[in-house]
Amino acid sequence: MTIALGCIADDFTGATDLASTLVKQGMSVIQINGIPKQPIALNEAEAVVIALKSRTTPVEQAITESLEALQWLLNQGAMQIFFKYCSTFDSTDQGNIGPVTEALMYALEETFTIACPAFPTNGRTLYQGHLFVGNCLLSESGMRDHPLTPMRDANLVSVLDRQTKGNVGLIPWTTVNQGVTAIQDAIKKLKQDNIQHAIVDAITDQDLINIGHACADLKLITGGSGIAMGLPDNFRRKKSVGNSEAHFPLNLPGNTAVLAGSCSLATIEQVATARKQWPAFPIDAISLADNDRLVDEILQWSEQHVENSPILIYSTASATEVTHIQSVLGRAEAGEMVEVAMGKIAQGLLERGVRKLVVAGGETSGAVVQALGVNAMEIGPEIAPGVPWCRTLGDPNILLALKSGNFGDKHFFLKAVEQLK
Ligand SMILES: Nc1ncnc2c1ncn2[C@@H]1O[C@H](COP(=O)(O)OP(=O)(O)O)[C@@H](O)[C@H]1O
Ligand SMILES: O=C(O)[C@@H](O)C(=O)COP(=O)(O)O
Repeated sequence: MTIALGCIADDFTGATDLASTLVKQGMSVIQINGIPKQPIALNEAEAVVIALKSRTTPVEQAITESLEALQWLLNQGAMQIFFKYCSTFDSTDQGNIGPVTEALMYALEETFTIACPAFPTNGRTLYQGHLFVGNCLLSESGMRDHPLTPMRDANLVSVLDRQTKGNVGLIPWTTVNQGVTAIQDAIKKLKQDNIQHAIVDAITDQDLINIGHACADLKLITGGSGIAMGLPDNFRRKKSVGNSEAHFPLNLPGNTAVLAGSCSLATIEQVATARKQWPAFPIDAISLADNDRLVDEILQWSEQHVENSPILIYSTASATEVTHIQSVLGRAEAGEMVEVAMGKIAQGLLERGVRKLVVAGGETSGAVVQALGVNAMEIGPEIAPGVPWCRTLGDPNILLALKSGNFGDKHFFLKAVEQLK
């Protein structure tokens, strides 16, 4: 059995977001964390999403890992490749979206691809190449203060142009709105004009479905999870996928914990809501640097509470606090230190009987999933758009919800735990 769609996600929350979108459209999907070192039972999966932690790694490393993932997916028979990045186009001027896209195109001998991060259900829309988050431009949204990838330019044609060797064009909404054939004609025209990358406007789910249908014959598609909505139909037309429904019970015995390492606005609100309900431990990043016993102290604290209630452990802090912490510790160093601590805390929590874990933040989720050695997962019911419960395949046997920093309303953590009842 070969797979139809092969996906490479540049972070772990993004991977579950994409996998959940494909599952909702009737594809059977397995998420694999990292490039598999041993054979993995794909259980008739029609799509595989390989989760990498390549959004903020050095460009060369992101390219190498993405190409390894590509080769693995092609070896499984993937007919089309999807490169998933953030719906807020999280990247720096050096990359990694542009360089990884170009490396994948080169390896696939493809001369053209699209870039469309739009995700209207979560408020990300694209018009005239400009990305909006809710009612503001990306550059005026909370993303301008992201700890690792501050986004200060909403014009994605310019952003991608700074990251690529090839030429970047636009398929404007006036074209997208005319439907599949108009989008296909625009792609033909851009190719004739020696354009290699097209930012594609999208405002509604119907736009995304039409774009997905128009791209059935591209070897590589890049974007957010929204653009994947139209892809399962393409394969269904070719009779290479069926109609699956993903369901598994959320009744695993064991304790429940939430780890928040995201400093995004949605997570800040979610932490503020949950800490009123549950025992909560705030991690002070500067103390973490000074006190090598802090992780043990947090785990001792968890032992006093975790049998009786869900617990919350968070490093979430405001933009002002993060700026101060980074001025003391360094941007990358602070991020890395908190991620390593979150990984160790997750390991300690599992040793203390936690079997249901919510993690907030893409980099944080990557650090936690890698520390726990979770190789693969299947996708279950959605808690909020883009955030499903997942069940691990193999050891450790746990339920995981990996929440993108900016997804979910302020009750998200409470809702996630409520679903377990
Ligand atoms: N208090 C803090 N100060 C500085 N950096 C932090 C703090 N808390 C978390 N971080 C780091 O910020 C980054 C947040 O990224 P991520 O987990 O991807 O969240 P998001 O999904 O919101 O982007 C991580 O590298 C994390 O370790
Ligand atoms: O597309 C999205 O917004 C998410 O799927 C995603 O990639 C989340 O990344 P983080 O905000 O870093 O969790």
